[in-house]
Amino acid sequence: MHFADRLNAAVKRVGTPICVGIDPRPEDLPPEFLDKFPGDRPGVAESLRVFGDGVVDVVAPLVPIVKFQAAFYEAYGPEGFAALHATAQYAQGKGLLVLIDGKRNDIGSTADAYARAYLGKVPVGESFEPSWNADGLTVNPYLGSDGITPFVKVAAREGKGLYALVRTSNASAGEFQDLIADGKAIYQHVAQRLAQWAEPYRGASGYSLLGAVVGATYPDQLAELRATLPGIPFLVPGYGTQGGSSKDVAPAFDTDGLGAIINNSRGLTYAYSRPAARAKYGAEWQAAIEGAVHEMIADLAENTNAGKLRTPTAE
Ligand SMILES: O=C(O)c1cc(=O)[nH]c(=O)n1[C@@H]1O[C@H](COP(=O)(O)O)[C@@H](O)[C@H]1O
Repeated sequence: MHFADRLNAAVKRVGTPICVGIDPRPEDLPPEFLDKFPGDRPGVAESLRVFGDGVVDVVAPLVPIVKFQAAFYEAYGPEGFAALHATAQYAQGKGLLVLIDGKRNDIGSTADAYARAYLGKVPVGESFEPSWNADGLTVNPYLGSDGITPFVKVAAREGKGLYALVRTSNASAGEFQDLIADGKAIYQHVAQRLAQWAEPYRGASGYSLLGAVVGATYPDQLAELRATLPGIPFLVPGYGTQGGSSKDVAPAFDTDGLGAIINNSRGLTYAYSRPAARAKYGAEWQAAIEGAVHEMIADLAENTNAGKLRTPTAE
């Protein structure tokens, strides 16, 4: 089934477009969490796996999709990568769509290898087997068409999705992305090209398998890009810790509350570190995460078209 159709169905089923970002940092794990694991690199990697699984347990009934930031797992070497794979599979087993945030790209043949690694199948003896088997991957389009086409081809074949960086959420985003060339900002050129790449790959919902990453921290550009990119699903990071609000992300949605998923990583998974949550939930870190997800659901429902998503039925 087409990625955008699977995503839209999942968003409607749970009634919210939240993407929970799982970006585990050992220093931010709940108090005494790390003490239960051996004090070496494999031990820390195992703590990331157990923490990630614990987050998944809480959020699986509430949200459609999770995004794993590969960097925090890669930091712990082969064991860290194995932890990422294990938690990603665990999440899929719980019915969540899994996005790997790796921002991959390279020359065509290498891009094809990345695409097969994360979204497709790799040759094993006489046959082909899935490797990472993620549902979606973030990619960097700034190498041009031949760096993106291999990802799109593999994603189309496998029913997977892609989100390409268009307007990022970070402070220096404008350093290159806002430079004017041929009368337009670079990010606008990227958006225009992305629309061409995406056009042949629309699902029944009208949305393409190729989406755009647009930061919540630049609401004017977000609104502009929504208007110029109909049918392109957005991944919107920057809500919460980076300062983006529900009002800032409101322009990302279509009139049905579809067309965008709003990522929140630290604001949800480290909710227990906030004094108010500590006072309310004590050492119950999973309850604090659950409370934060419910707050975000309510905030988006009140201030954006996500409020129009149907109320989820009791499972
Ligand atoms: O591709 C991304 O997800 C991404 C793009 C971008 O422009 N800004 C951005 O913050 N991200 C990622 O989104 C997550 C944001 O995390 P929080 O700021 O903790 O919610 C991190 O995993 C970032 O790497």
